[in-house]
Amino acid sequence: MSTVHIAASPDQVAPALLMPGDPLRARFIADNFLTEVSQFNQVRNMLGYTGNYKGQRVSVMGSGMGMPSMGIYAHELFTQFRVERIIRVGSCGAYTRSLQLFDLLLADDAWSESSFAQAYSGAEGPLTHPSPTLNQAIKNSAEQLQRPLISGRIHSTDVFYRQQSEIFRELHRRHGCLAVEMEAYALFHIAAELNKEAACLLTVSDCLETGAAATSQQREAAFTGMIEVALNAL
Ligand SMILES: O=P(O)(O)O[C@H]1O[C@H](CO)[C@@H](O)[C@H]1O
Ligand SMILES: O=c1cc[nH]c(=O)[nH]1
Repeated sequence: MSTVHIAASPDQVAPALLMPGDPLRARFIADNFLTEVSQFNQVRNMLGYTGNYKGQRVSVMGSGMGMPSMGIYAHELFTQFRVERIIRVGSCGAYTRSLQLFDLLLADDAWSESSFAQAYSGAEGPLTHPSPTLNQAIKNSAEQLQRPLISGRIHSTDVFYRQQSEIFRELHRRHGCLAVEMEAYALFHIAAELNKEAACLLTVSDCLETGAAATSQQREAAFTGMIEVALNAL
């Protein structure tokens, strides 16, 4: 049955789903990687598609930016649409010079100052964790496709623009965060609470130490390495 945010029936959505923040990246994935594609959502332009990848039925849908938006879609997909596995395919800002533009980073866990987990289910603590099974599948996929993959802790933040622009160095030093994005902490928590699986694979789009940055067009359509690794893992 449709929800107020997703106008589809459960059988239009596959149990395995890729989730970029950007709905236009979702459309790019559907247009360029899937066959026999049908669109299942356009509410609020949060585009969602189902198609085939190498004979496997898979869906792709945008999450929007930030944990409140991710929280709505992940919760509805897991509870109303029988989705079992979500791999977030996002962009991130590197906190360390050891990560370069377009490097692939797999989240081992997500550290956050967010109150999302507390508000969602009363959980305390700054860390949430992905599915170990899904993370292993992503590592195997990257190895099979010969794509270098770094794994480590990420920072999931509620705040893209900060007055204290240098604080990332402290977050790296004190908490071991390699890069920042804005949704994984909530996704991991929701999946764990609902006995579902989630992972987060990222492409470096910004290097905070050097100021290097991908263009908005590259963020929409140049993350093909990450997309292949994630689709192959599902
Ligand atoms: O590129 P996406 O997947 O949207 O991810 C990152 O980019 C957005 C900020 O520009 C936030 O959503 C952040 O998590
Ligand atoms: O959240 C994000 C995503 C990409 N780049 C950043 O600097 N922050």
